[in-house]
Amino acid sequence: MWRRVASLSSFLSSYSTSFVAQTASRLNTWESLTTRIAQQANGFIAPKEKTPFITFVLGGPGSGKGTQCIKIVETFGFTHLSAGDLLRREIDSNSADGAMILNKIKEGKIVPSQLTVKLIQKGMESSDNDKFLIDGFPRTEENRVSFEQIIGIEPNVVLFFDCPEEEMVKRLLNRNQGRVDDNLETIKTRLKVFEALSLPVINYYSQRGKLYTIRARGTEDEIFEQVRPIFTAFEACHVSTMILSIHLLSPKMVALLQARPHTIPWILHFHCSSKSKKNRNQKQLQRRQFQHHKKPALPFPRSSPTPLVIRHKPLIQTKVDALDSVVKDLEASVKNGMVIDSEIYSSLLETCYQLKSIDHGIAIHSLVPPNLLRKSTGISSKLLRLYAASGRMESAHQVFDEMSRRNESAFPWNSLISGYAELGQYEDALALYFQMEEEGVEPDRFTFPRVLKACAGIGLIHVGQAVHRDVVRKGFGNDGYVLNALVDMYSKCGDIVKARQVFDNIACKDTISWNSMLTGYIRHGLSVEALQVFRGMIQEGFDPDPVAISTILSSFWSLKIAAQIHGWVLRRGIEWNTSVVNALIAVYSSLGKLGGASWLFHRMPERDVVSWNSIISGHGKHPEALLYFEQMMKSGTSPDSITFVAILSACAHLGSVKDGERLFRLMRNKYMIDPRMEHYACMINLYGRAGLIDEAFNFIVERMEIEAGPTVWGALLYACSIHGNIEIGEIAGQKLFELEPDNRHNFELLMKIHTNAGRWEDVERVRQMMVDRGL
Ligand SMILES: Nc1ncnc2c1ncn2[C@@H]1O[C@H](COP(=O)(O)OP(=O)(O)OP(=O)(O)O)[C@@H](O)[C@H]1O
Ligand SMILES: Nc1ccn([C@H]2C[C@H](O)[C@@H](COP(=O)(O)O)O2)c(=O)n1
Repeated sequence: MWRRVASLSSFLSSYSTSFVAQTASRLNTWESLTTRIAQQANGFIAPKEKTPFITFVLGGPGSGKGTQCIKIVETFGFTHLSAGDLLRREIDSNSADGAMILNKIKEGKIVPSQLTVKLIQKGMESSDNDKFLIDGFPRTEENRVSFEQIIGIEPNVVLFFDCPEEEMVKRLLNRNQGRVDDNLETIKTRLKVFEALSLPVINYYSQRGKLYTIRARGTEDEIFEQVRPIFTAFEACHVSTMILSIHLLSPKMVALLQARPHTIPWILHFHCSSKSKKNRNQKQLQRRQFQHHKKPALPFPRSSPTPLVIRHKPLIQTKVDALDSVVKDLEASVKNGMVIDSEIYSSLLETCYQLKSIDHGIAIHSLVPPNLLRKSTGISSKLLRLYAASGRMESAHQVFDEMSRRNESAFPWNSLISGYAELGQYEDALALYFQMEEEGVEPDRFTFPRVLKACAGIGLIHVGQAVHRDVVRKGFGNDGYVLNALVDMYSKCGDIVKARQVFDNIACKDTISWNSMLTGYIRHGLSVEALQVFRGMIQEGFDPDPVAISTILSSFWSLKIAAQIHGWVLRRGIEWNTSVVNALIAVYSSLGKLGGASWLFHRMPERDVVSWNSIISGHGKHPEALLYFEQMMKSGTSPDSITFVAILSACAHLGSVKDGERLFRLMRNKYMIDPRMEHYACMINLYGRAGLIDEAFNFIVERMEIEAGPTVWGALLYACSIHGNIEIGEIAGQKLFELEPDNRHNFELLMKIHTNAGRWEDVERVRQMMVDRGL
C-alpha cells in the first residue's frame, strides 16, 4: 500500500504565505529587466547578456507538470525544457550516455546532475526565447547546486504541483505513452525518490520565498486557473515596470500602483523596500558571475563550464521603442484576460501624446473596452487630444460624441478646438466654442488662445472682439498667456493699435509677448516700431529668441542694423544658433556681402535646409549657386521646394537653360516635389531671359498642370518686352489685364513693347484701356 500524502503542502512552511507576499518577494526577478530598459530608454549602453527568466516546475511523478507546462507555453510564450524528455532524447540519439540514462530511468533513479544540466544548458542556448520552463528539474539538491554552478543563475519562480499520491499513481498507470518507467514497481521507486530527494529541494525554494504551490487535483483547466494569475502578475509587473522605466508616469500613477499591491504586487517592493536594493545587489552579483564566468564559491567540482548565452531581442534604444514594448505587453496581457486599470490606459495615452505616437495610441484605443472609454473621462480626453493633435479630427470627434461626461471640463473641448484651428478649420473651431457656451461648459485659460487663433486665422476682428469681451467677463483679463494670444489676434486681424494697447497692459511680459508684438509690427511693415520693440525687449532683460532675432534681421536690409544685431548676438554667445546664422546669411547676401555670408555658412556648426536655401539664394546671380546646390545634395540634406525656386531662379539669371531643365526634372522625379506657381514662373523666366519666347509660351500651354497665374504671365510679358515679341506679348498682356486689372505695370510693359516696335495705334489702345480702368 502506498502511504497517502494527503497534502504535501502541510510539509511546507511557506504554504500559508499569501500570493501577494510570495509575488512581492520575488520582484528582484524583474529588476534586471527594469534597469536594463530604463538604461536603454535613457540612452545608456546596455549589457549584451540578458538574464533569462527561469521557472522550475516541480511535483511528484504524474502530478501533471508536463500537462500544465503545455498550457503555460501556449498562454505565456515560455520555452518548455523537460529534463525527462531531454534525457529520453539522449537515449534515442544513441549517445555514449544513452545506456546509463536508460537504466536509471528504468530503475526510477536520478541521472548524474552534470549530464542533465548540460542538456538543459544546450536547450537554453539554442532558443531565441528568454523565458524558460524547466520541467522535472531540479529533482535533487545535487541537481539544484549543479545548475547554479554551471548556469550561474537562480530560478525566478518555482512551481510545485502538489498532488495526492494515489492520484499520481492512477494517472501514471493510465498514461499509456509506452514509457519504460510507468509501471507499478518503478513508480514506487520514483515516489520514494521524490519524497526523499525532491521534497528537500521544494522546501529549499519555499524558504527562499520562490515557491508557488498549486493544488494539482481537479481538471486540467481548474488547475491552470491557479497557475495563470502567477504569470499574469509577472506580466503586469513587466508592463508597469516598463511604464515606469520610460519615466513618463505621473506621481499620481505611481501612487496608484503603490496603492494596489494586489494587482501589481511588485511595485511596493520595487520602489519602497530596502530589501529590494539588497536583492538588486545580489542579482547584480549573480549576473556578473554569469557574465564573467566566475567560479562561485560552491563546494561542487565542475568541468569546464560553458557560459550560457541567450540570444537577444533587438535593444530598446528610444522612448518610442520602450513605448512599443509596453504596448505589445499590454496587448498580450489584455489577450490573456487581464483587466487593465484605467489609469494605466490614460497614462500610456499621455505618453503617446508626448511622444507624438499616434499609431501606439490607436493600438491602445483598440484595447480599451468601449464602456470604459465612454465612462472614463481621463482615457477619452487623452485619446481625443491625441487624435486631434495628429489631425485625425473625425476620430477625435467620434470619441468626443461618445463621452458620457464631456461637459465636466473644458479639456476635451480645448483639444477639439485646437485640432480644428491647427488644421485651418477655423469655422469649426469657433462653432465648438459657441457650442461650449450653449452647453454651459466654462472655458478656461487654455480655451481662449485656441479660439483667438481661429479668430486670427479667419480674420474676423468682430468675433475676436467678442471673444476678448468673454476673456474679461470670465476673469482672464490679466492672464498673460491669454493676453499674448489677444496681441497676436489683433495684429493678424489688422488692428495693430489695439494689439499694442493689449501688449502695454500685460503686467508680466514674457518672451512670447515681446515676440508677438515684434512680429505684429513686422507684419504691418512697421520696421521702426519693430526695432523699438526689439530694443525694449533687450532693455527689459529679455533675450530675444532666435525667432525674434531672425525676424528682425529679415525685416531690415540695413548693413548698420545687421552689424549691430550681429554684434549683440556675438556678445550673447548665440552667434552659431542655426536660425540666427541663417538670417545673417540672408541679410548679408541680400546686401551684396557675399564674402560675409559665405564665411558664416562655411563655419556654422550645423546646417539645415534653410541654411542651404539662404546661401543658394544669396548666390542667385553667381555660378556658385549651382556648386552649392551640388554640395547640398552630397551633404545629405534634401532640397525642398524653396531650394528649387532659388536654384531655378539662379539658372534663369545665369542663362543656364539646360541646367534649369535638368533641375526641374530632378525636382519632380527624384525629390517628388510637385511644381508650384513659383517654379513655373522660374521656368518661364529661364526660357524668356534666354530669348526662347516660343518655348516659354509652349511650356505654359502644354506643360503646366495648374492654371497659369500672374507671376507666370508676368514673367512671359517681361521676357517679351526684353526681346520685343509683340504677338506673344499681346497674349500675355491680355491675360494679365484679366487677372490683375488694376496693375498698371502690366499695361506699361505692353505699351513699351508696342512703342519699341513703333506701333503707335496699339500704344494708344493700351493707354485707353488704362484710362478706362482709372489707372
Ligand atoms: N488534472 C488532471 N486530471 C487527470 N489527468 C491528468 C491531469 N493532469 C494530467 N493528467 C494526466 O496524467 C498523466 C501524467 O501527467 P503528466 O505527464 O503531465 O505528469 P508529469 O508530472 O509530467 O509526470 P512525469 O513526471 O512522470 O513526467 C498524463 O496522462 C496526463 O494526461
Ligand atoms: N532532473 C531529472 C529529471 C529526470 N530524470 C530521469 C529520472 C526520471 O524518472 C526520468 C523521467 O523524468 P520525468 O519525465 O518523469 O520528469 O528521467 C533525472 O534523472 N533527473
